[in-house]
Amino acid sequence: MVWGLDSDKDFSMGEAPIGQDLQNGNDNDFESKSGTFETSTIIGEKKYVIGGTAGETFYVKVQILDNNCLGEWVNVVELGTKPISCNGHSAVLLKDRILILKKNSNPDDCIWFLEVDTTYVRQQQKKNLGTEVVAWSKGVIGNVEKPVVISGPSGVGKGTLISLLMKEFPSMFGFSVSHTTRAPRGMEKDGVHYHFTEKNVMEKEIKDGKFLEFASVHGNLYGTSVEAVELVSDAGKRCILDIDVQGARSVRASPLEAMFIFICPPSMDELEKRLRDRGTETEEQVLKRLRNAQAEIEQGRSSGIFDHILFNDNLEDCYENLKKLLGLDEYATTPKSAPKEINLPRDHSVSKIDDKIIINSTSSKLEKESKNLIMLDVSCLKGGAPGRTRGLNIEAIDSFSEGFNGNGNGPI
Ligand SMILES: Nc1nc2c(ncn2[C@@H]2O[C@H](COP(=O)(O)OP(=O)(O)O)[C@@H](O)[C@H]2O)c(=O)[nH]1
Ligand SMILES: Nc1ncnc2c1ncn2[C@@H]1O[C@H](COP(=O)(O)OP(=O)(O)O)[C@@H](O)[C@H]1O
Repeated sequence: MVWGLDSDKDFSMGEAPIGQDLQNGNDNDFESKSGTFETSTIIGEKKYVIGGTAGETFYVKVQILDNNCLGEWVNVVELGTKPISCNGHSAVLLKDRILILKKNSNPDDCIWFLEVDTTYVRQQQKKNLGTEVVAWSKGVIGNVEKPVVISGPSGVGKGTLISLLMKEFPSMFGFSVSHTTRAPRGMEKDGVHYHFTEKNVMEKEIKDGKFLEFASVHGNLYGTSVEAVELVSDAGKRCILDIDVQGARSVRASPLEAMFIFICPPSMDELEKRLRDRGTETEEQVLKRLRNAQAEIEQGRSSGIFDHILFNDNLEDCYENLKKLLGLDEYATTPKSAPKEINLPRDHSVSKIDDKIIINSTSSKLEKESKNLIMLDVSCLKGGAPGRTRGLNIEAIDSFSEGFNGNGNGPI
């Protein structure tokens, strides 16, 4: 059933039956509160008020009124990367998040999710007792291939294999540039091999929630920022992460779906030979890495974190096996479907039918005369805060042939 817009009704005390709340799309075309551009969405005993203006400035702020606390405004911790201000938005309640469609904004910046009850929010809520945690995630049309996490003991050949992959398939793969507090080696370039970072800077950014994972490895801090992965995916490339077993465990527990591959050496003697022949570590660092290697190999083979184990004995054989895992053998055909170029109308009203959001232009006469509505399908969402939310599908639908009338109400 398609529900019309009724944000002018006040469910401030949660009077409406939950079923009706779940179907309502709010729209701030009706100035829902004291002449400001805000939307309010009721979920159970809480009212989520989003947006607002200060003078001529529009901003995206989240306030939560909790009827369990005698109708008090509660402290809110907003995680993830929040949208920059916008002059108006629509809000649609989904199962565990609120879809925010910004108005009058660029096509690649208008779909956002405010997560209120996802696994990630619940995990973070445990660390922020006494406050209400929400998390922002930018919506991205279409899908990207799962990132690939490659782990293995120092000296096993991770970097060598990844370099071969990036050299043979430069348009298909992108490398997630980690942050580290260790010093650059030899020819390593800042921003290419690593973001070489001061410890206090990295610790602050970790506290600010900018990292997907981080770990202390061989006495230095290493970490993968959310943006390091998402920038590669935004470029339409498959992201490769070279991280240790601790990091792989964290990514496995995060919303980011990935393929996990562990690289094993043929023997500890061969591993030591490679590490020494590489000549990049001091004797003390070599011994520390070799001491850690045994435990890493044990973890790699028995922790259940990794989908695949590859033995890097003969480099060419191992590389061929890696390509087979990635579907790159000579028979592979990987059709690339470019995401559809359909822009949301600059001003719109919304309604919801199950997992389909119907977006109807309410702006210029020209757009109004367009007989197309936009349908945003949110039934196959992937990822989420602290990174992007992908898997959205968008279609232009002929409103007349679909039996929709002009104000967003459709077939009952
Ligand atoms: N958890 C985590 N580990 C990382 C990251 N970047 C690199 N590492 C791991 O840190 C370890 C040391 O990396 P590095 O100093 O480049 O030495 P290498 O393994 O001998 O090339 C390796 O096991 C890497 O996989 C990261 O962002 N997060
Ligand atoms: N299959 C292999 N056989 C022999 N040497 C190898 C093999 N794979 C990698 N190497 C060499 O071993 C050293 C360590 O490889 P590297 O890619 O730096 O390992 P990691 O990135 O896992 O620390 C490099 O000098 C590399 O040329």
